[in-house]
Amino acid sequence: MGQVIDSPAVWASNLRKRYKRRTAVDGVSFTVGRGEVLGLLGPNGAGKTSVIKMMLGLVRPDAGEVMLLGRPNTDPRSRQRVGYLPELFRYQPWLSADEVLRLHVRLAGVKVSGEDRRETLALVGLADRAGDRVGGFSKGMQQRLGLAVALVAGPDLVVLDEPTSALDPLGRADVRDLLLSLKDRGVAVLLNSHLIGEVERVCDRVMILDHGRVAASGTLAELLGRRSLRLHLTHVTPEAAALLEPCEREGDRYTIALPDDVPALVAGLVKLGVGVHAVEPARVSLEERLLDILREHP
Ligand SMILES: Nc1ncnc2c1ncn2[C@@H]1O[C@H](COP(=O)(O)OP(=O)(O)OP(=O)(O)O)[C@@H](O)[C@H]1O
Repeated sequence: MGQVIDSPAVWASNLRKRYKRRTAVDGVSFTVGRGEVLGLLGPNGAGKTSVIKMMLGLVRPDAGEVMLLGRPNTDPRSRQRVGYLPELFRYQPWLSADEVLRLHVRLAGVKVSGEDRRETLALVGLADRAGDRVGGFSKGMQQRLGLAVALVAGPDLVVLDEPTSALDPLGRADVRDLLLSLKDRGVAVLLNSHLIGEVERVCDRVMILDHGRVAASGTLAELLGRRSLRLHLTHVTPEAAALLEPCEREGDRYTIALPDDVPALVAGLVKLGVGVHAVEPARVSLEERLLDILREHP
């Protein structure tokens, strides 16, 4: 149907937005590959929701261009295969969950069978609430319904703005599994979440926004750097210390770059009479890295 399949799911170039004298977004460019999960992180007011809204054509940018699934986002067809869960969602309280889904697929102009709607509700844990009025739903159940709305038409790109803010820990774990299964099916996901652990677990790449600009972006490996090895050692002779160079030391705790052969290193230390009390692989967490990046960002 003329859609360019090998184009990225999202291509956004130099997006800018001012609200009166406040610059909300200041030259943000990014792509989301097909089947890729991109995490959007940043402090309150960094511009994340504004970027998402401009990307989806819900807010007009002052500058910049966006292609969604190979089409300019100004073309209404570009959004047909995009599912969106807004940050602030409110569904018609007088409708049942199934009616909300029916309404949304009708508005999107797509055909979805009753069976597919039931399956989508089951996917978000609302199988037995399909006929219940949304007005009586808890916040978390409304958020689950929002996810169902985003997923019901089998999109190629899913944009989730804080999808788990109202969910209990089990619900969050469900959403994580859901995101991983979308990824397996080649669906691209843009995930805006303050839950860094969640982003760290499911995202292939992360973009960190601060004051409307990209403070950092890259794969987790690029952002977090090399893994390291922490050792708790006593009786370290100068000869043994040479095996650990270069290292960072705090008392008996040594941190070195993760060697290719950890058992060989430990055997070497033991042979030299070193007391090896603990050996654990470590990596700076995304949370620590995020805080560092935000502190360093002008
Ligand atoms: N409709 C609007 N009118 C005026 N200012 C706005 C509007 N929408 C956003 N802003 C401003 O733009 C900036 C970015 O807001 P945005 O909602 O994009 O941030 P965010 O990163 O999504 O924040 P949060 O993590 O709190 O959701 C803020 O300073 C906000 O006050």
